[in-house]
Amino acid sequence: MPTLKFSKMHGLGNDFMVIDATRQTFDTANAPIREWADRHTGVGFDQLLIVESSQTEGVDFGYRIFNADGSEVEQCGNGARCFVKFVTEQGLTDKQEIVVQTAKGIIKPRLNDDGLVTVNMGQPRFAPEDVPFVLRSGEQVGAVSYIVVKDLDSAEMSLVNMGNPHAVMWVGNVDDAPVESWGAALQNHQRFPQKVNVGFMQVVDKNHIKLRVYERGAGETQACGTGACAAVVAGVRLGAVASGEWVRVVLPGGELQISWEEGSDVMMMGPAVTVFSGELTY
Ligand SMILES: N[C@H](CCC[C@H](N)C(=O)O)C(=O)O
Repeated sequence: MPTLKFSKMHGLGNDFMVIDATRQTFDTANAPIREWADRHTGVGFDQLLIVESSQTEGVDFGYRIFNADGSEVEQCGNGARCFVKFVTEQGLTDKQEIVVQTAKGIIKPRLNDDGLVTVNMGQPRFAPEDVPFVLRSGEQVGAVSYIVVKDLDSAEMSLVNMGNPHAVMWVGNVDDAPVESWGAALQNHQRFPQKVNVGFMQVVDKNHIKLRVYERGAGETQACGTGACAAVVAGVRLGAVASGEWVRVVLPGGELQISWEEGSDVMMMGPAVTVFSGELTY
């Protein structure tokens, strides 16, 4: 039976099993990811993060992400902060800022002297085919938001791809937002062919929002980094949130700082925590 060393980490309670696949052999094809994700009989996590070597010029590491349901996905913002802390703690790099290749692009996490992590999360995309989102005939392609119908209900949603798909609903109060009903329903909605992460955003003021996220493949999490990025981008495009300034994003697990202006990369800043290291056989 192969043994595997791992670290348990989290970003504001969004938690991860992190595996160094640069110094140990790890084949995802045979890994019982859903079993390991179980919070009673496994390690317990929202996502599994895999650190890989990169042969690409200018790229320091590869970064693969699997949700608790076993689905492989394109991006994980809280995971990116844990990624740079992990490779630093493990002695895999002596750089403060690293260049990381994910399934859908390049991100640049930087470990700051104060222990917080700043990540350049790249540019958001909005075209329906990029989200992806199935347009209805007559819908305006460049719209900032779309009306999505669910059963006898409908909601206005802003759609943002941060490497992974996000739908953001602007609500009056996150505490009584329809997180479970709309979050779960949109995973099987025909207009989201690759499912979607669903954010519920309350705008406190132009530099402060509250957010809850029902994550694709994991359910509601304590925090979602790409979800926080998507919410600020949606808020800026709706004219409700400050453009080009740090915006406080308060999630159930804590606070991130996000900044974005039209045409630029999204910047995210927040903590990353190592909880314990472990070893298992499988
Ligand atoms: N559930 C997401 C992946 C993890 C994103 C989240 N944990 C973050 O911090 O960005 C998806 O299926 O696209």
